[in-house]
Amino acid sequence: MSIKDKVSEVLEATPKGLLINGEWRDASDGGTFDVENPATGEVLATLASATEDDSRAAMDAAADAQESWARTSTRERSDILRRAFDLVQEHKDDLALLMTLEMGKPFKEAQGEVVYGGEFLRWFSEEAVRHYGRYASTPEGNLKMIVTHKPVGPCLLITPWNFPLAMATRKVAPAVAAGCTMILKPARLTPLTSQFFAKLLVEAGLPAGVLNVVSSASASNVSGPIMEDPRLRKVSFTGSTPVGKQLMKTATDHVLRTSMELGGNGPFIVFEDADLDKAVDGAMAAKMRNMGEACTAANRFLVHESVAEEFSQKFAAKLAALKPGNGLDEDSTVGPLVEKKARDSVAEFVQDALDKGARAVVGGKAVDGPGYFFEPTLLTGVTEECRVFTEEIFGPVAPVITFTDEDDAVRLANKTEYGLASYVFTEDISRALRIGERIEYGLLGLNVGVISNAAAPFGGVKESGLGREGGAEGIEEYTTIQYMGLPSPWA
Ligand SMILES: O=CCCC(=O)O
Repeated sequence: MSIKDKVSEVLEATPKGLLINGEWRDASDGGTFDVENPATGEVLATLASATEDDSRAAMDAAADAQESWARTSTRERSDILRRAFDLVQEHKDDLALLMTLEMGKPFKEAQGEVVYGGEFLRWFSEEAVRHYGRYASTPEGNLKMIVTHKPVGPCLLITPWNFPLAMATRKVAPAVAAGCTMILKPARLTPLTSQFFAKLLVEAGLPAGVLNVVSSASASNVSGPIMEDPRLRKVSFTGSTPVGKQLMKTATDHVLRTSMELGGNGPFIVFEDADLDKAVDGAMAAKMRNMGEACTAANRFLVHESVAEEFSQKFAAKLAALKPGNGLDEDSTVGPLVEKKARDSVAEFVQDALDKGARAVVGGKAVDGPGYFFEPTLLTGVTEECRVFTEEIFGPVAPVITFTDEDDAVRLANKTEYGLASYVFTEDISRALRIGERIEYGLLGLNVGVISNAAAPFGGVKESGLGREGGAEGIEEYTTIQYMGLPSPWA
């Protein structure tokens, strides 16, 4: 049976309502919105669209469930996460299919996201039971100190469209492990994966009210009333820097904890001593993963002037061999961009660079026909004045800029307000470590193009955000610390 034969069955099995206090229901005003396939423009499903009243109801459910959920044992939460991990494996192809349908990535790549995203469930099922406090004496010996970690409280989790499963599991799993209740707002363009994932969490035994899902055509219908509610204790957002800044301003009014995974402008630095074949493989992964629609994507290829020509030729040949097409077709290696606006924006970036003297060695334009496809593109002759140097492209476009020496490479890499992912290719370990110390990025791939992993702390510096997701650090974001002091029994 081909995966295409499963489309209607999986869409049928995906809940279309709002999950509030353990029940799937319609929006209070009966409103709906359509989810489209970016490869074909077809409507995939029609979902309930949460209103402000629905959002308040979700907030009530999360607030009411918080105290009893916080009292559950960590083993119980760990077991729920582990069952959810197993269910995600069982439904691997269903989740991958939904992602391919709603955001376009090739099916094989979507299966890879299920593996990556599922690991957050397994990782935090393991972290849940090993999150210790401490019992110690004050230096004077008069008091004993008990330091405990408590759940921060109800959280609003706002996820993006580019990794519909992994960005949800990366937030939901640590929140469950820590004992927080949640309101999940999936991206308007890609709610189906989250709706299906929520169904699996309910099946795994998550009690009513712990996870509430409010898909909506209107982001403000959800964030407005919830962010104003004094019972909310935290907001975690993955998305653009301007939206993140806006949420942070609102969060200030209630002194909310925030985790912000925002934009990037990743440099991919290739030194003259790099293994160029390895660097090209790394470049393909860092640029073309998710069609370039990743905050970790390499945005600027900074290449030493002595190897720029050879690197560009090899990289261009690999890009030219890719095949854009519907992600459900087995031979497609690049999916469409998520919507027309996204494709138009990529086209504008390329035009701006061409107008400023760059050359498209391969690609350079939208693909004719249905769907929002853009040709994998390599630009040379790019300068610091081009928008592709200063802004996040979020598409399959690789601008190459040359540098003269190590200082120049560091200067170019740091010349941005962002600081999320970066990549360095060199065979000189001392140089790699020197660059690591000098560049202002939260993530650095040394001779590798993808480093995201559930066990690693993911996050940026500067305007790329605050906080870390994943790793041992990920659970801390959902806890607060309480210190209890008591007289020492020896005093
Ligand atoms: O786009 C943001 C997330 C990318 C990743 O987790 O590797």
